[in-house]
Amino acid sequence: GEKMRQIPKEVIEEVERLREEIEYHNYRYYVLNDPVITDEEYDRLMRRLIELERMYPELVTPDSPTQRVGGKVLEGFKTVKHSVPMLSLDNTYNEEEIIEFDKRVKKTLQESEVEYVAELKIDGVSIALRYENGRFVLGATRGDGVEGEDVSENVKTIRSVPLRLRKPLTIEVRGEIYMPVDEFKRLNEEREEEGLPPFANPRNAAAGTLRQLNTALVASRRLDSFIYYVVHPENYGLKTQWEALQFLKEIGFKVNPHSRLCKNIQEVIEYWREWKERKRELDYWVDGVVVKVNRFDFQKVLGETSKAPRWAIAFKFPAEQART
Ligand SMILES: NC(=O)c1cnc(N)c2cc(Br)sc12
Repeated sequence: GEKMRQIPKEVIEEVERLREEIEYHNYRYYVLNDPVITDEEYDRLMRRLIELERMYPELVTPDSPTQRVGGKVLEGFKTVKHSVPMLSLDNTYNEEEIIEFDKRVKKTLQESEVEYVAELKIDGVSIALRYENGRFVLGATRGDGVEGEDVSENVKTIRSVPLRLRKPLTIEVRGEIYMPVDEFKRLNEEREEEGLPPFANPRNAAAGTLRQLNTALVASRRLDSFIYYVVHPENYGLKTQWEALQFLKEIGFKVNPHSRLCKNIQEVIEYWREWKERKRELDYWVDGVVVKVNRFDFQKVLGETSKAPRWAIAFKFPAEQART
């Protein structure tokens, strides 16, 4: 066989340094929305890495930032079993029902006051992301909750999804992949020009994109992410959902900035009223608020049914007339 070519040490070092640097600037730009270099400087770094990986293909790794531009056409998606089922949420539609939820929670816990975390319910596609020693290894759709589709190659093209965490953790997290409204509008204009039917809404556009077998096409569309859930949070010393959200941000995920820690259900209702009106300020669609008991020990006591947790519920916004 071909003799294993010796790769100069300085090349290996330059490739590793470029990767770290590029992923750091990705994090600054797409997660913190606070870049510290210009696009030209970023492109120069990326072009240099692409050039070195072309000269030394054996250096390419699945979590290299060059994998974000796609370029594979997949045969299909493998099925993957979720580590723990991805549950859905029961719904409530008005203040009376959310107060009933609070009463049930307090009764089961035998607690007079229960803290909640209120989080915007993103109208997108649920996703599970797995990392081994800090490196991205799997992106899976929810599917039927027990099994989903391995859409890793497509997820890699989503700039706000880190390919390497800021800590070398082996962890699974969950969240939502969504299409920003202005990207949704641009894409539908493009489809009209191509004589293709427009997507009905950003959720369908995100779902349709994530199911594409041509990864370059996925990379050409601006999908984004919000991560809001740590699988087995006790393994990372986390005691509450509020801590979990800070932890997710610290290790490199994009976390929705509008979540609120509520000391009781009244504050949840105030949050819901506020965002029922303010949601049009957002550049993504939301269809309600997810209300979660904050303490993980209380979540454990409350448990879950086969379909949904008893410690969380969706507090939906009133359905509007069909949105334009
Ligand atoms: N913040 C959250 O927990 C959240 C946000 N957006 C969503 N579409 C969902 C769905 C489930 Br299930 S949880 C959740």
